[in-house]
Amino acid sequence: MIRTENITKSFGENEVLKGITTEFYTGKPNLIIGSSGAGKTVLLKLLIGLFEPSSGTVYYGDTDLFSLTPKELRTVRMKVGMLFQGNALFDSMTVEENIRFPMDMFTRMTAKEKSARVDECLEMVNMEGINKRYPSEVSGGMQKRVGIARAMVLEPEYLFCDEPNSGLDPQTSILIDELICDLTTRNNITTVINTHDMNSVMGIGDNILLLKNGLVAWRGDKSQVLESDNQTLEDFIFASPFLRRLRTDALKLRNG
Ligand SMILES: Nc1ncnc2c1ncn2[C@@H]1O[C@H](COP(=O)(O)OP(=O)(O)OP(=O)(O)O)[C@@H](O)[C@H]1O
Repeated sequence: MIRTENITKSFGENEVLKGITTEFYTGKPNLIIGSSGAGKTVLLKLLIGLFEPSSGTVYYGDTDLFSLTPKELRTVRMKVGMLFQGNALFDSMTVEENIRFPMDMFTRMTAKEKSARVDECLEMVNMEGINKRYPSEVSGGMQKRVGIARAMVLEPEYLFCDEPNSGLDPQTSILIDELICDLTTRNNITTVINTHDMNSVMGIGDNILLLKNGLVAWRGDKSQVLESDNQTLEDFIFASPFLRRLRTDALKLRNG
């Protein structure tokens, strides 16, 4: 589990996070949602330790992330997988070289062991056999899968995904969500996903944190979204008249 304790973060006069206390559960996808500028990316960067909080802290289990020595921090980082927005694959490297990269950086595995692990990870994301292709030679959805394979290569205990569905069509987005969810459950990973995608909220939202103006506006799971009377949640999720109508119809159906 990852826990934040009263985190604040300011850039100059701009207080972006104003006291976030929350938990991200192990073995579940945890979603951070909120409108543009709410502070989602800043919170994600704090969770990874890329930013330091102005006050408060982040715990990985019982470990205070911001009291670690650089060496201890490196050990924690080795347990972290990251799926960046837009994949961040290296265009000049093949799929295989991209997936191998974290092993080259952080391990002393032999070439044979690395090759075997690359194959395992490609199989994990149903992309066997594309080892020698370049990112530009595969579709956006396939690139996303390669990004996930790379994030999984060091068997992370924590997985952070920044907008994993950006640029994907709705069907591919759902497949990517299902894949992330499946890997999270099967490997008992603490997964934190930053998203705008309503399909993700309703599909894999086991623990949803809604941010507004640097504060937690609502927290719950997908089964509580429809019935919630939280105005910020309603405005965010059911933003269009069409979605509001769908919600009314769904509630009528549910309540007979
Ligand atoms: N490095 C930085 N220096 C100064 N201000 C920053 C920095 N990073 C983020 N901010 C500010 O923090 C606020 C929140 O930004 P953040 O990127 O977390 O929003 P977000 O919720 O992720 O939005 P989006 O959904 O559009 O990505 C913005 O006002 C932004 O200008």
